[in-house]
Amino acid sequence: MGRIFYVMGKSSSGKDTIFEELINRDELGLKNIILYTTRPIRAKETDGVQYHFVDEEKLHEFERADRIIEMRAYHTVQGIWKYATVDDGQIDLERHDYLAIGTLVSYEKLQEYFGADMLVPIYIEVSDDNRLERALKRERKQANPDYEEMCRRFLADSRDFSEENIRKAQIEKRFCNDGDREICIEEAASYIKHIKGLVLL
Ligand SMILES: Nc1ncnc2c1ncn2[C@@H]1O[C@H](COP(=O)(O)OP(=O)(O)OP(=O)(O)O)[C@@H](O)[C@H]1O
Repeated sequence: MGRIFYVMGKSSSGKDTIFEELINRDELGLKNIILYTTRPIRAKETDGVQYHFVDEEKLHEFERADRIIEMRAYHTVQGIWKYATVDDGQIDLERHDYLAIGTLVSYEKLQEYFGADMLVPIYIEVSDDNRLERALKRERKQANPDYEEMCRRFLADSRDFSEENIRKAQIEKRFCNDGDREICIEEAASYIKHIKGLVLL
């Protein structure tokens, strides 16, 4: 029986970077779950690779068929963009393990849908001090830095991933990314192998 390893963490905790490393490690044998989004496709993106790019009507269709596992909407300067995990047949836990990335709320929705035992949280933790520094460093490199949005996300994620919410979601293990990123990646990779029964920790 396969599992869904679910990467989570506050903004600038390094989850995207760690996700990319883990999904590309063949020895872990993890498949990606492609989300659906109403956000417009960007240059260099391919439909069905980063996301399935769809319109609102397609999401309504999935909704009517009761196939939406979780859906979130983000209010951006370009309008409302929706992202959804859809039970479209791509997730076959009889045959595969998956690596996904998302919020604490989406993690809980997947737990409800597939059963708590099917989900394994990979919670990435970084001190606020380092997190703010990395966020600022990343934002400075943007063509049009948006420091207000950066601060909003920093504070929103501190609330979303409060100790109380982490406890409620029954997340016990934490992967510290304050130091060398490679060490954090190795720890997460060993843990995944251990859960899959490939190695003893
Ligand atoms: N261990 C580390 N040491 C130093 N910098 C790191 C480390 N891990 C990640 N970073 C850097 O921190 C920044 C944030 O990382 P990343 O974009 O992966 O975070 P994220 O959690 O996905 O953030 P967001 O949710 O805001 O997109 C990036 O510039 C990344 O290169």
